[in-house]
Amino acid sequence: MLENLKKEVYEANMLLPKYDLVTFTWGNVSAIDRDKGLFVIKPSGVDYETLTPDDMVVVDLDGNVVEGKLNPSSDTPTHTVLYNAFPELGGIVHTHSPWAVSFAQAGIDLPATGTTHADTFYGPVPVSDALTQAEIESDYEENTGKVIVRTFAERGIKPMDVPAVLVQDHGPFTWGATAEKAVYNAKVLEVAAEMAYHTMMLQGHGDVSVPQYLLDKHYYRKHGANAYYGQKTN
Ligand SMILES: O=C(CO)[C@@H](O)[C@@H](O)COP(=O)(O)O
Repeated sequence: MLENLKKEVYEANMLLPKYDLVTFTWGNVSAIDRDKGLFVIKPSGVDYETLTPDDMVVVDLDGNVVEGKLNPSSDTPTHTVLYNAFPELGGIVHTHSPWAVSFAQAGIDLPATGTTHADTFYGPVPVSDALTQAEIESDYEENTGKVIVRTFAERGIKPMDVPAVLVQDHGPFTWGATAEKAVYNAKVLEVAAEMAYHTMMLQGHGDVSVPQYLLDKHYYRKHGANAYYGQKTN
């Protein structure tokens, strides 16, 4: 079942070590077939060196395993909540990439410090609300998804304008139209977080965000009807 999607999800997972985004097994990628209402996700705790497309697990939008011989990622309930809440999502990534995690642990939104950030994220990447003790002690991974959705709703952020979040005290989730695009966004987030850290240290005071007109220019040269970056594909 969903053999092509399993291959796609396997290949996207293998991009995480390639792009230096994971330590040990601390990350996962999934992608969804919206027509079938099923998504494919990495199994939990399996070394990237031994992973195969056949190890991928198929899950429905209630979070039930439909096919697979291995346990799905421990973060499957978070992915399930995000796919249900944000219908535009085709793929989701979670990592513990250190620069993004540093902002999550500090509880500081990742500011749009320059065009590297603005090319991909239309504004700051938010830190989520912290999970309460009750949320952590009950359905933790499901509540992690809910707190992400709540944060975007409270702050009026559209998920495809800023396809990333920093879960307070935990780390980044990114997403996109496909699994590969979600991995791309995870790498941009990590690079932008490292640059932002150095920018903040060097500048040493006050706001390091670019002005709105530069954010607009760089985001919309790559997104929407008037985008002109790159090559025409047809
Ligand atoms: O957050 C964590 C661990 O703290 C997990 O996301 C990470 O280790 C990946 O787990 P899985 O191997 O996908 O179950």
